[in-house]
Amino acid sequence: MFARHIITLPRLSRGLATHSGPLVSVPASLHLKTGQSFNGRSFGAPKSIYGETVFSTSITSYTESMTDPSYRGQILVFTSPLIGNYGVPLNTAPVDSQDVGVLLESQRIQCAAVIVGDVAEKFSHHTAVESIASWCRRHDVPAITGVDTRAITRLLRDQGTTLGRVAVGTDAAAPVPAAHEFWDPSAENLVDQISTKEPYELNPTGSIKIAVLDFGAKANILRSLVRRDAAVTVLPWNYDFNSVRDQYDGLFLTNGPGDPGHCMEAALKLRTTLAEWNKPVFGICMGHQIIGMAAGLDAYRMTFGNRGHNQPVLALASAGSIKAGRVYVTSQNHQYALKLQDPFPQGWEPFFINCNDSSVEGIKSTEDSGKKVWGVQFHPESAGGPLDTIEMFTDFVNECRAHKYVASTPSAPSYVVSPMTTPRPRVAVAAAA
Ligand SMILES: NC(=O)CC[C@H](N)C(=O)O
Repeated sequence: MFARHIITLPRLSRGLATHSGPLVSVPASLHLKTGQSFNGRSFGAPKSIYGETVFSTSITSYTESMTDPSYRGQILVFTSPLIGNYGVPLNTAPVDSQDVGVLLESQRIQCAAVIVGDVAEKFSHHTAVESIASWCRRHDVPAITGVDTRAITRLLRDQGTTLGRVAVGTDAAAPVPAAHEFWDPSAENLVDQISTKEPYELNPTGSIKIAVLDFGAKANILRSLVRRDAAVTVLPWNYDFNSVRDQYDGLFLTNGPGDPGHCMEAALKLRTTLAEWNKPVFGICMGHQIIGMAAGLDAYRMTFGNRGHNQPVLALASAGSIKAGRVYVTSQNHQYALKLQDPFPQGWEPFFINCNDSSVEGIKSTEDSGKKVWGVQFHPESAGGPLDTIEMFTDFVNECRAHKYVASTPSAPSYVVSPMTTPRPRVAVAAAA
């Protein structure tokens, strides 16, 4: 059923003016490699695709989720029964030195397809310019409505993330593909496909210099750094950071799609960085997995991963704004996780643990290691989701500031020490600001 019961307020609804008209009824099916099929109606691009079928329990921010590059190659099933009721905004932001040029998480829809129980044909929001249906069609992304997403989710929860095919139009009536025909996105290095090919800078006049290794960065990660007055240089995922590291006050590793095993090259380079460079390093999701692999931990594929905006994590250690013993509600989108091992590699400790499934949600360098390195499996930048851990960006930027190299004193390297931060013994402190 379409959401005809949605009440819109025409005076407030700029979006209705550009509403793309009622959906025509084109059949569409989701076929799983494990043999099950779900028949509904198409509301997106009239084409069929293969992908990896995953579910997200988020109840809002479908626009941010669908533009998250970590969903590349995935057929995204929303468990929330009604999707699309606030439409889609214009995905542009003023391009200036303070922002990253998009309103959403990247320039386009990144997931391979979306599956919803009930698409909202009418939408209403003061920023909306089009419906989710017209957005999907413009981006050539197929989409299905009118299927039992609860049944799909229960299957995926039991059998795990499953390869699938979205078959649209005449393809929906065609025989289900043979098992060997299902394409497995995790067999490919998706990071290499999405990462920037050339380095670029944001906010070049910022007061500290942070290098970002781009595994498929969500825009809000870059925004969260720029808005804390960092000059950000975004580098390809496998860039030789060690050859330029002296120019930076900190290193950040972003989220990204697919199996972290394809990025071992980055983990090995990072191992050298961590051994020879004492500045702050922070990683989110794929970035956290790369830090873990550099530290000597293994990453494994979870049954159905964690995707949603209400994942509780328990802090096991205190650092900056994070207090040991507290539970934080977090935004997540991942299929892989670091293996909990006992003992942890020397110089490392678990930082967070997931309260639902006990998976590793964060690691950090130990206090006595002399390092400032953190990785978190969840998304502190939370676009969308709760902002419980957003101050981790402030913590990171403050640490970078504390390690900032002052170039005006070439003979004796000196570091500006933030009053918020206790200088550590291994850092030569020439001047305190
Ligand atoms: N959001 C992410 O960075 C996800 C990391 C990795 N692709 C995973 O699925 O676990």
